[in-house]
Amino acid sequence: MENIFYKYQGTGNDFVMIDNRNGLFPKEDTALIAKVCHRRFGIGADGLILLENDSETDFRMVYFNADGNEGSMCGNGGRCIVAFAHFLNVIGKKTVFIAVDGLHEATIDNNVVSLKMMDVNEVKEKTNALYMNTGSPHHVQMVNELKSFDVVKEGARMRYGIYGEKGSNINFVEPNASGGFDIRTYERGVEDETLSCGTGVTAVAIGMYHLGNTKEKTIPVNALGGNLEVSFKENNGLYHDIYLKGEAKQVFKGELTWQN
Ligand SMILES: N[C@@H](CCC[C@H](N)C(=O)O)C(=O)O
Repeated sequence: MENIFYKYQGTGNDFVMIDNRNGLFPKEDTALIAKVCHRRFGIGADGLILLENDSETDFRMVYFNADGNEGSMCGNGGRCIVAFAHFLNVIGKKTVFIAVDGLHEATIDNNVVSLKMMDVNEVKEKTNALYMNTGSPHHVQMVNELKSFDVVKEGARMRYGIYGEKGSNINFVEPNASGGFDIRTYERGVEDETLSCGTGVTAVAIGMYHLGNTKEKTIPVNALGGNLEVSFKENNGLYHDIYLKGEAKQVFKGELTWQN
């Protein structure tokens, strides 16, 4: 069958997922991808992800933000595509795949995906904030009263204001009563707050350790759409063996009925 799509969500970060092993999806059609992701004129999603063949790994992940442009690494999308590859029988319970930021190892067990993220070699200290690349660029800033914080207004202002045209994803974080951290993220390319951002959650866990706000190297981070866990090792400010773990679920299947 042609034009079949699946919808996945990982802690509320939602993606249209397409098996593009036949290479037929028109991935240069930015307007089509944006329309597919549009929440009123399309299916509605934070991004669209293609699963493609790769000669050296189990598959290739190609990720587009909701604006139709190819994005940098998506941690929740990475977890969701592992669940999708498992569903398609492309992989068993373990995989190595390639994404825009390089190789990723992952395991899946009962919808829970643990995804190895790229190493973080530098955490930049800014005024009242940190900045790092966890596969995607992330600004991490602590705030009081995160629940009522205006993430969309402040995130949009800082995304361009501090980081220029290319911008950055903007994360706001507050310690919670369970010893972990609560996070809310303004996502570049979605240009809105999303319910969860995996590379952002990873940046927050590393950032809180870097600042000495926790001594733990396995850190629960709660997003609006669900809870994730980040674990890592650290040597002299270099972070490696970083894993992002949490649920990733298929929520429905459908057929694209328009071309553009
Ligand atoms: N939701 C993603 C982050 C996607 C990348 C980002 N929007 C960008 O291109 O900057 C995640 O789960 O990591």
